[in-house]
Amino acid sequence: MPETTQASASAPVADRPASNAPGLSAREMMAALWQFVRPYRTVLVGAAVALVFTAAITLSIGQGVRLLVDEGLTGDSSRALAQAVLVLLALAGLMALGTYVRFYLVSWLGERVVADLRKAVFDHIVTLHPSYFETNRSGEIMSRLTTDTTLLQNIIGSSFSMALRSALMFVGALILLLFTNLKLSLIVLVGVPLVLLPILLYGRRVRKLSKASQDSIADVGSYAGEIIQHIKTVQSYTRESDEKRAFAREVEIAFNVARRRVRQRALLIAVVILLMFAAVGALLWVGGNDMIAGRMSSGDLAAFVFYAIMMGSAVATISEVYGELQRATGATERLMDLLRVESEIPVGSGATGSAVPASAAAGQVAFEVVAFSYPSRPDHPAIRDLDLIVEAGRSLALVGPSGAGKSTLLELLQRFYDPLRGRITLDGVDIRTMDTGTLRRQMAVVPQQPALFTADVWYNIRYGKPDASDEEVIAAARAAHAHDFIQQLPDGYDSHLGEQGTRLSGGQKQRLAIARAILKDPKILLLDEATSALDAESEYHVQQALQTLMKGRTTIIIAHRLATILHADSIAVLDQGRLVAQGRHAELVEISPLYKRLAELQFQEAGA
Ligand SMILES: Nc1ncnc2c1ncn2[C@@H]1O[C@H](COP(=O)(O)OP(=O)(O)OP(=O)(O)O)[C@@H](O)[C@H]1O
Repeated sequence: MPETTQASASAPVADRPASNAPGLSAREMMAALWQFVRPYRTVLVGAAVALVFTAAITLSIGQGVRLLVDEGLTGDSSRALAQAVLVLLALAGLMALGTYVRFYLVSWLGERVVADLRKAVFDHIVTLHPSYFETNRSGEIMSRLTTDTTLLQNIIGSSFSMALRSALMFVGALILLLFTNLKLSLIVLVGVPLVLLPILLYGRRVRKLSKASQDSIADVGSYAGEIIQHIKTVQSYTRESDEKRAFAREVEIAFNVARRRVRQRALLIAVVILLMFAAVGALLWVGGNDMIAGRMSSGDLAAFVFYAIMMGSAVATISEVYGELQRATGATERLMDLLRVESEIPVGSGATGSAVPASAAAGQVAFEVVAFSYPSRPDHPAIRDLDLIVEAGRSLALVGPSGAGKSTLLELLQRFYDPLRGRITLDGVDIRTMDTGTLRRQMAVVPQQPALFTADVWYNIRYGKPDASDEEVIAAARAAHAHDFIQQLPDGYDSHLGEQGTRLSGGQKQRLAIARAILKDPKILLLDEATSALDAESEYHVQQALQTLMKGRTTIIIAHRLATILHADSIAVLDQGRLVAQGRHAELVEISPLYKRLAELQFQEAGA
């Protein structure tokens, strides 16, 4: 009985019923998986042929054993013995060949199907609307990609063929048994369920425990993951020993569950062995007496025992696989659920009534009576009936207290979400009628905390334009005032930035993000200024880089600095999702008390 060791993929999720109790029937699961197996039908047929072939050979080995015993061992010609041995060897050779083909094809199929499934799931995930990831933990999604698919790999790539082979063997062995000796067959037919009973009863308990054990191992993993991710916080609050203790608790829980499982399993194995041999003993007793009485040849008896053991193990395998199948239906269901989620905002190249040619956009952006709440907080309006126009090539600074909806406007403009009411237009065209690819290609974003990938500088700058030449990348880096510091990195542009660019300072990260945006050369620029003050020199460089970047583009900036605000063509003051005032700095100080207060508080430092 093979023990499955995959960590279970059942991390509980708060807002979604964990689907461990399979809602899919085995047949539905097969139907769902079939679409992934179908392209490899020929492999499947090849594997099936090899499977039937090896099963037949295995069954005929019983006859080989009979020949060997009757002709070779108890007969007295050594020629007959040699012949019998040769027949047995030939059968073994054929079986080895068949097993090679079957094992290779079936395992190949399992790996292939899972590879395709992983790709399909990933391809689907990257097109999903961002709010999906707010309600579904990334850890859960990852575990579907890895552990759930591995479970299926086991089913397709081994268990299923094992079950099929066992079923064939069972039927074959039973037929041969009945032909060999009816009386003994009856003993077997009574004995098999007897051996099976504890396997079925106990097996269920063992399986439950092994699932619990895998869950607790998954907990251990995610616990360690979180601590490692926040290692600096752990160390700066000197919580190492608390964390060690807490982790030890998790590990011990996992160990205890595992110990209970192992004990049950050990007991199960012992009982099964005992029953198996008791049954074989009974067979030998009854059959042996028949043999002594001359009613049966010794070869027949040997073959009989061979088939009986084969039948027993076939049944055991099937029951084991049955349990695995149940777990796999859960995994399949979770994966199919994930594949069925439809993106609320379709990303595609098939433009639907896209009216704006990618290159010709002038870049006028308008929000027309836009209202919006985040799907995870439907009762809390993030934007309320907001009207706002940014003329092509002009810049607009957004200011307002925290939570006013500034970032939300940028998200809406990029169509990560759709407004509940009103519309957003680009050059007069509702962005909902545009292909999201076309829309987003017009824009570049420089976020407060730029997203950098675990790769070198080339890769990170080129992210906005993958086909850019080295010269273009360097020119963009120069324009972003990043070239000098990049050259001082250990390997210049080839330097790796570490996970999320941890090897760079905040200002450096921003300048890389600016270089990326410059390289993309968009019509519309979306900036989220860093709130944390950069040192004077960094600040100077970033501002210079931004001036270069903003030239001739429609720019919307979430502004935290007076300098930026003074340079902007217009300033929009937001409060609780509403536009409360718009104008230039001097006017706003006069007409908007909120702006005046913000200017005094927020921009004081920068102004000073
Ligand atoms: N992903 C989200 N899910 C649910 N609510 C959100 C989400 N993001 C923001 N909000 C809420 O929407 C409102 C507007 O948030 P937004 O981030 O746009 O404000 P902001 O003006 O950019 O603030 P800050 O200056 O602090 O970044 C806030 O009340 C916030 O709590």
